[in-house]
Amino acid sequence: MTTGLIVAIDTPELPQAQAMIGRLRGLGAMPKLGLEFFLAHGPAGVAAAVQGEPFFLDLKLHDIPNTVAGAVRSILPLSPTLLTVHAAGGAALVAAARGAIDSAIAEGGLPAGGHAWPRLLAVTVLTSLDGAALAATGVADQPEAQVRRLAGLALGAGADGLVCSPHEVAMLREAYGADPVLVVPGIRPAGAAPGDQARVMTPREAARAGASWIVVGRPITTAADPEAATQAILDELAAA
Ligand SMILES: O=C(O)c1cc(=O)[nH]c(=O)n1[C@@H]1O[C@H](COP(=O)(O)O)[C@@H](O)[C@H]1O
Repeated sequence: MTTGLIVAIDTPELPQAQAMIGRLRGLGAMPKLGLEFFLAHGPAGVAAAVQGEPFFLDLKLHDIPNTVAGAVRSILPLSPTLLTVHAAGGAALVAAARGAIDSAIAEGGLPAGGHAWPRLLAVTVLTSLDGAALAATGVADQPEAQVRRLAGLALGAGADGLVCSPHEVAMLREAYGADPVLVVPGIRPAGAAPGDQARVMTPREAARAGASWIVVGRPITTAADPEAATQAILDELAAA
């Protein structure tokens, strides 16, 4: 399995996002836009930033099923390649998101621009949480056990894949095989500062564990030379 690179473009600035996306695409990395950018610029800003090319829209929807279904319907015209909901919101939330995508497929054929329909990802346990932080939310299990539980729930409700830390990838591949799309943040090249990430590994380790995609933000976007940092990670993935 080859592991792809997603770069988290976490900025509220449109020109900065456009410039960074332009610089990284040529190297073969897929951009991710999240709440910081979306809340500043909305759908029109997303469309302006991605210019019709594949991208990951990471809004981590977490609400009652009816509201999540409506939010997914509002997102679909942007044709993201990947989108996220929180598995912790329950099976009905994930099923509502699945239903919104499936209804759109049934009603309308493929979206404009030759894009595939988005793959629905369920976020399991945020990579910023360690066992103690998870326990403080009332979940006594260690992150791995909670990821396993939420993975079963989300895949059973129709998710195409999961967002998890690199520490759970091998366990999920063993449990669910090659099919689920496993998108893995919490990635730090050797020697890079973890920042607010708690469950981290290197690109090579995540690729060897079986990640479909790794997500890297600050180690690339704050590097003196983002292209060189991107290329170094792509080389590490290719050699993994
Ligand atoms: O869904 C995500 O992408 C995500 C889930 C998660 O558990 N942890 C996590 O860090 N992310 C995202 O991955 C990116 C990681 O950025 P860096 O920590 O700068 O590499 C951020 O955009 C986060 O929003």
